[in-house]
Amino acid sequence: MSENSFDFIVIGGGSGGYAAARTAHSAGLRVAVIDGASELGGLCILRGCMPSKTLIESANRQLHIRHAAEFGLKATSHGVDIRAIRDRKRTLIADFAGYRQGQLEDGRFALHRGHARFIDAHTLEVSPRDGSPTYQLTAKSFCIATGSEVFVPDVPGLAETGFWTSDDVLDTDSLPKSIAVLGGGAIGLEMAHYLEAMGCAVTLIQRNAQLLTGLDRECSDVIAKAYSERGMKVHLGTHLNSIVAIKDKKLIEFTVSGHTQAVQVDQVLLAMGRQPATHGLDLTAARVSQHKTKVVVNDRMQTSQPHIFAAGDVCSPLDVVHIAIQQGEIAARNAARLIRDETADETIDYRLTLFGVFSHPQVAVVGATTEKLRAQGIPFLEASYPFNDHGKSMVMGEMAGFVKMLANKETGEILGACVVGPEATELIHEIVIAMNFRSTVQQFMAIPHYHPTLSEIWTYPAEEIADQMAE
Ligand SMILES: Cc1cc2nc3c(=O)[nH]c(=O)nc-3n(C[C@H](O)[C@H](O)[C@H](O)COP(=O)(O)OP(=O)(O)OC[C@H]3O[C@@H](n4cnc5c(N)ncnc54)[C@H](O)[C@@H]3O)c2cc1C
Ligand SMILES: NC(=O)c1ccc[n+]([C@@H]2O[C@H](COP(=O)([O-])OP(=O)(O)OC[C@H]3O[C@@H](n4cnc5c(N)ncnc54)[C@H](O)[C@@H]3O)[C@@H](O)[C@H]2O)c1
Repeated sequence: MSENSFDFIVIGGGSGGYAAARTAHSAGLRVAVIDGASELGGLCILRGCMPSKTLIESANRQLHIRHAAEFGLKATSHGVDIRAIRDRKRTLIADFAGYRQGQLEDGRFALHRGHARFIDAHTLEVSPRDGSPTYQLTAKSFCIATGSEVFVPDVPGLAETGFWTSDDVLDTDSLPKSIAVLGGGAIGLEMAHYLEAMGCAVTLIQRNAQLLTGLDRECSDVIAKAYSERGMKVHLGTHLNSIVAIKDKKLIEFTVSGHTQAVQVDQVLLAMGRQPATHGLDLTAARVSQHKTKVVVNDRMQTSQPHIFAAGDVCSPLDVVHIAIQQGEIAARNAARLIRDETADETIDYRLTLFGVFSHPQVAVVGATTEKLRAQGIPFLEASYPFNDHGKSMVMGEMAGFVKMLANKETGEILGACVVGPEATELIHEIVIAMNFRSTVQQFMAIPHYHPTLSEIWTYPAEEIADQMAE
């Protein structure tokens, strides 16, 4: 094998790509990773999960200070130091990114720092970052893991007036006095939480009739109420008409139920989704099919070219890290099977798909939702329990929200759950484990739960479903 030819080339060294590369190396393949970014680490480490959660920790502490009197404590916030928050984030992220860079450079893979594009289904052209001449690499198999980029919709005036994305919030050392958050998905809600806690006047404008499109409506209702109570203006079911600059302000005009409204703000945060990053890859040269910009894959992570796999945001039904990693690992193992002339038959199972939002209160879901089970015609029972009637959450003063469990009506097997409330993104894992072992509500109830904990709240819906089954 020449030095420019490999068993497996991964394009993109983020969460999905790194998982694919290390798995392929462990399977004995000769692997190359190509990444075109100025900084190695991928979205999660550099501009996604980790930096946003660092900022959100500051927001959470600010809310604790606000509510100190409720706990008999005399604490007052004397303001916020956005530069210090940003610097703390930079220090942590440099550490995480350095670790990932070390993993990519530890000699297991040939690392190519440049932009890749397909010449044909077995050949890539690499344009090195340092401006040196392009060169070609060939491989028996590939994994496209190029991630995603901010989606900029065609709203009149948006491009002309300018806007912030999550990247700007993460790296700014000063915040505007007022901001309109466009989009009520995970990014919109997490950023709104941070920005409001830091003192910005937040207006949230969401197109859908609920926040977090696709989740149960009750989850949206809890967040919308909590955010409104914090003084945020939450507009649902909107249509954005236009954005115009008026001196150094931005005037956003939108329609809700046929009524036109307007809000004037200092800044706009665009959080209306992300789209797969495929431009410049020349997927048509490799005859890899796309649906709009998304790379189409089967459940073995194969594209329309069986030896070209994909993983992560570029192809995923849900842009989250644990899925990107799982997809990358499956892609690599299937590629190794193909190279050994075996069948690439490992499939991905989205049954335990998790989704968590670090808003306040937090939201987390696993498995099926009420809507999905109804649509699939699966007979099910469901039960909820509110945090305002649960001892530990009352003690914590965190009473907004509820837990909900869904189970098969005949067998009692837990099919899904959601939490809106304190530590939701931690609490959900108990149900993931139960679902992994296909636990029934009856088996779940037999598991001891320490008292008083947030976790024991799960026993109430489990018991209620068991009672419903016994009727
Ligand atoms: C603000 C924010 C917060 C988030 N928070 C969470 C969270 O809390 N939990 C969670 O699970 N998910 C979160 N996500 C989503 C998560 O970050 C992504 O799902 C995940 O990082 C995607 O990984 P990936 O490997 O698909 O892509 P990436 O990590 O983006 O990696 C793609 C890599 O490909 C490279 N590349 C692209 N094109 C080329 C090319 N042609 N040639 C060479 N290299 C190329 C890029 O330089 C990049 O390094 C968040 C996202 C954002 C934006
Ligand atoms: N905690 C997490 O796991 C986490 C955090 C942040 C981001 N992410 C991932 O990043 C991706 C991008 O997040 P996102 O929140 O930008 O996208 P998203 O697609 O989740 O949400 C975008 C929201 O914007 C709304 N919207 C779209 N067009 C609009 C318009 N014209 N006017 C008003 N609202 C409009 C949509 O109704 C939708 O609810 C998501 O897929 C998510 O999985 C995950």
